Amino acid sequence: MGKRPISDVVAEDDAIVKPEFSRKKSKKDKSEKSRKTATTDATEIDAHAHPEEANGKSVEHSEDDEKLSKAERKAAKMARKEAKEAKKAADGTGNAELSAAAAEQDEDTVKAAKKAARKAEKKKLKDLANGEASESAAAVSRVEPIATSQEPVVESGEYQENNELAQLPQSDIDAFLTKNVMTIDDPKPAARKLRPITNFKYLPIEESQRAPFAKFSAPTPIQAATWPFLLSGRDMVGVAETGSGKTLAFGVPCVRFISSLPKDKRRGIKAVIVSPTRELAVQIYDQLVVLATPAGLQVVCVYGGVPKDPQVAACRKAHIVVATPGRLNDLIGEGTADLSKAEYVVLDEADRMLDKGFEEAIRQIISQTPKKRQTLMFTATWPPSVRELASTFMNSPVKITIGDNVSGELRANVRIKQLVEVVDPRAKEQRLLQLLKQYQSGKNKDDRILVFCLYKKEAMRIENFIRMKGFRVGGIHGDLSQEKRSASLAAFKEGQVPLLVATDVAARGLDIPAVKLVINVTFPLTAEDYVHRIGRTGRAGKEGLAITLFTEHDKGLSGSLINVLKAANQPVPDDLMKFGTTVKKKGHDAYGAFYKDVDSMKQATKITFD
Ligand SMILES: Nc1ncnc2c1ncn2[C@@H]1O[C@H](COP(=O)(O)OP(=O)(O)OP(=O)(O)O)[C@@H](O)[C@H]1O
Repeated sequence: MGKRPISDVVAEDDAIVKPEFSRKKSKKDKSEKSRKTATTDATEIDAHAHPEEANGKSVEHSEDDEKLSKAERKAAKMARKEAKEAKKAADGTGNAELSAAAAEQDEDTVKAAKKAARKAEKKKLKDLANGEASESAAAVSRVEPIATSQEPVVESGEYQENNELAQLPQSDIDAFLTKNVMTIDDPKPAARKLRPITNFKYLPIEESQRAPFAKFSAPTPIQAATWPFLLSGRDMVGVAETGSGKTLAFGVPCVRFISSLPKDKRRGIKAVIVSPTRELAVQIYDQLVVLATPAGLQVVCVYGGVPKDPQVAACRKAHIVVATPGRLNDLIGEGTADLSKAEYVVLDEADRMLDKGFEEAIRQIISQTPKKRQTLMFTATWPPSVRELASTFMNSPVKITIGDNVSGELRANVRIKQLVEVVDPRAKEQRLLQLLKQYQSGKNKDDRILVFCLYKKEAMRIENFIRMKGFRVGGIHGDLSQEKRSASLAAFKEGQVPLLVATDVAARGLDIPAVKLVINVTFPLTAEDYVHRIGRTGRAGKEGLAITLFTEHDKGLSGSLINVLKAANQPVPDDLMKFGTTVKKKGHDAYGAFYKDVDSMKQATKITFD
């Protein structure tokens, strides 16, 4: 199998490794092969339906199984298998290379992972011995809308619920929950239900810190639902559509946590927020500064491609560090960033951060933080391949999902109109030109359009092509200096240059005002990346449009794309159906892969903003 050098592949920040792959422009078989490589071990074993076969051996049965129902036995089997695989991964039998690297660089983390896996296995076996269903079965029963009980709400941990919120009629709370389809999966439910913080005035913060919310009418659903739990100190997985305000969801409790500490305990880095790209780190930093400054807290942004010294100096005074993993580990290694007091840890775009390329760097960062910490993971996409790994970093996390998506299926923002055109690979540039002429002419000539390519060289070529045709265009990808990347993004954000050609370095998190249209010239490596790319439009309750040019080279991803389209009630072209509906799910190296067929029953749910 021919492999491309990493440098040819779309670079995420700080040169974190992406899976190597090859995809020759016109040879469809090679293209297919490369998709497989890129999606890391995408096997066609239905490991969910037949875990024993996927394992290559029978799963052992304990005597306790006799007491369980068939469904419970199945769940128990899955749980044991998961625990075994987690242990195997931590032991290094699942992935020697990963483990060797981990052992060399981060012995403590490996030990901690082993301990966590042993603990998880013991707990599951104990549950079984008690005649209870396994964790996976229990999870189903735990999933419930929040705060539907009639009981008055009380504080949990340090969080004291606002009196006015506590006095609201239950019917108001129920109406909010129903409208926004919130789901909570809490492995250790509080004695009383926590009500969502449906109004900024219910936030337990100083008046002087409320100014940042003046421009918003109400918290978004993910903010309302997560804040009570985060203010109570709970670990959290928060899943909500792109552009739904997740930054403030983790940012507000971050500032509240530090500012509520006694002054002598506030010194040093108390919180660390990790992001996959430099531009996203800067954007999170900007939002955190607005929240932290009125509280008298300092924030620093640490990312590669720019001089270290100012960052090192700022780290000495900072309470909150927003960082990309490479540069942060660099500073940790030199002893200039001390995370030993960082008790609030956030992985934004968490599934990406736990992906193969970043996993080791994240382990290193987390191993520097105290054991007693609050760990948060936020994302719009939460594939099964990262969930087990995520749990090794957290302590009984609450999982909050917004939208009718209890199992965490891949969902796009339903306010984005998605059009997919199946085209001949050689016709892509001409079609792109037609689209630009159509959507950026007359009174729309200044409309912002974001064009995504897969490769850095492709992005350069497309940018030049568009410029030659007379459009004002900029570019952003890993081969550009940080200065150029920042300048292109700023010009696009400010509207001086209405067209930006980007690789997936711009796919996640970037909040660019009023992007009218996203065009995918080449489909990304995963359907998750597709959901994030198109999520650059239709933000904060607005409508958006995404047009995707899909070719036979992308057919390995047709099933996943069809699922995303159907779940959002979007049209599925017949030409796309012809490529097949099988979904090859990406598997984590340590935790395997599986596939399932398209679910034609999926329904969309609209999340509304007040
Ligand atoms: N309560 C609110 N009401 C209205 N708009 C809000 C609210 N909170 C945040 N926003 C705005 O919504 C936009 C999107 O927020 P943010 O970037 O945090 O989304 P996100 O969920 O992190 O998106 P992504 O998944 O793409 O990273 C921002 O412009 C932000 O200012």
